[in-house]
Amino acid sequence: MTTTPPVTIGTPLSPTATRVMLLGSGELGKEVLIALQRLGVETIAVDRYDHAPGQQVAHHARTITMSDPAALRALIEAENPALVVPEIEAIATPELQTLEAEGVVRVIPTARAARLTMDREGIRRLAAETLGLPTSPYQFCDSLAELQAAIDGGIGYPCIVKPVMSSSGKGQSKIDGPADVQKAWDYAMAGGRVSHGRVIVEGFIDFDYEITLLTVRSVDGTSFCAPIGHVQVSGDYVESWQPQPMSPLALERAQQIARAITNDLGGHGLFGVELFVQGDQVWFSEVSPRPHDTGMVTMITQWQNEFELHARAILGLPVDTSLRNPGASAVVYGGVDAAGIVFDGVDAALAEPGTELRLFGKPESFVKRRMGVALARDETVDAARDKAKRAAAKVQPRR
Ligand SMILES: Nc1ncnc2c1ncn2[C@@H]1O[C@H](COP(=O)(O)OP(=O)(O)OP(=O)(O)O)[C@@H](O)[C@H]1O
Ligand SMILES: NCC(=O)N[C@@H]1O[C@H](COP(=O)([O-])[O-])[C@@H](O)[C@H]1O
Ligand SMILES: [Mg+2]
Repeated sequence: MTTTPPVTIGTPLSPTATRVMLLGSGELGKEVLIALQRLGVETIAVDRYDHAPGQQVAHHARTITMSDPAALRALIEAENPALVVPEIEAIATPELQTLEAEGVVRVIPTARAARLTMDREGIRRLAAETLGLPTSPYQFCDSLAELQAAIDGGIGYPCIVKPVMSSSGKGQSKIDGPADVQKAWDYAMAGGRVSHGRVIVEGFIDFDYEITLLTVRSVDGTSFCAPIGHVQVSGDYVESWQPQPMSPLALERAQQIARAITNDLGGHGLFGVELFVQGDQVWFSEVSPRPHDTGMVTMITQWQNEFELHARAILGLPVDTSLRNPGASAVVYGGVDAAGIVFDGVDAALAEPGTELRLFGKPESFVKRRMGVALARDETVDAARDKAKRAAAKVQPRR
């Protein structure tokens, strides 16, 4: 039998401090940093640009090119954190693996999980080919000619093309027929987070609904949150709610898939397992070994939100994934390309009881950059969805 050592936490900014470094400090990292600080952890927020949301609330802010292995190693060696917590995919994850193997640092949940999920190929091949989980049909292609051949050779129309390294739908598009292929290839080449001439093409799954199953690996073993339903537009989430009703069989299958993939990835932390559902049939789509954007709804639905669950799990503390009440989230986009924008209508957005707002504080707005999220709780998911959308619509960003 293995025994876990008792968890001790020191005093921030003193020699006893428990220091945790976030690699990526956007809206999701910001909430993880707040949760860690509430537990007395000293935090270091790293991102690719200054004044990232999480950098505004952490003890220390560092700006580096996280995809540069030498820069990443130098920073980790200089700061010497107890834990390194990846928050974004575009990190030099092979270097994290080396640092972990050298015993320099512990990576959350594991450096291997960060590397496998950094690009779509690692995680898709693990899920479909090693673990045998149901997924859409797929192929990886390095050129327009290969893409066309993959479609003609069996993927067919409609299908979806995505850069292997991208998230939040960047560079993703649907191909309905031969006329769309060139456009989808060009869009993928322009849209990846790191330039990389490789794409995945996936057969289109005509699902009834899709969910994120937040799955926590902690000292308590594996626990699941209630399923989160969501709507995506152009591959980016615009609305989410919890709980999403599911048939008992579909829920059981979803949990089996989530358990299989997270067991293989290992370590401690919260995972966002993305699944497509049609009747009782469930397909694995992808997994984030970290809090998930659609999971922001848990800030208004759970006793411990996904960020608190991640913080607790990685520190070796017990977790409670139970639902408190139904709720929903709706995204606030920037609407304009400008730095230092202003938000009108915040008072109106918060006028209805049971609404909350998070404005992330990103220094620069783009038309389609996620700048905030409205949250709502109500008696039913439908009422909460309507309320969250009403609140989000009242927030008016302008230059
Ligand atoms: N094979 C598919 N069939 C049908 N819809 C799909 C398929 N692949 C992706 N989608 C739709 O596009 C959305 C985004 O896809 P995916 O999660 O792979 O992109 P992403 O860029 O990793 O997004 P994020 O970072 O927000 O999770 C999915 O949630 C789903 O709505
Ligand atoms: N789907 C992944 C996701 O939502 N990631 C979240 O978006 C931030 C980047 O936002 P940006 O592109 O606006 O800088 C990331 O740092 C993370 O918080
Ligand atoms: Mg996704």
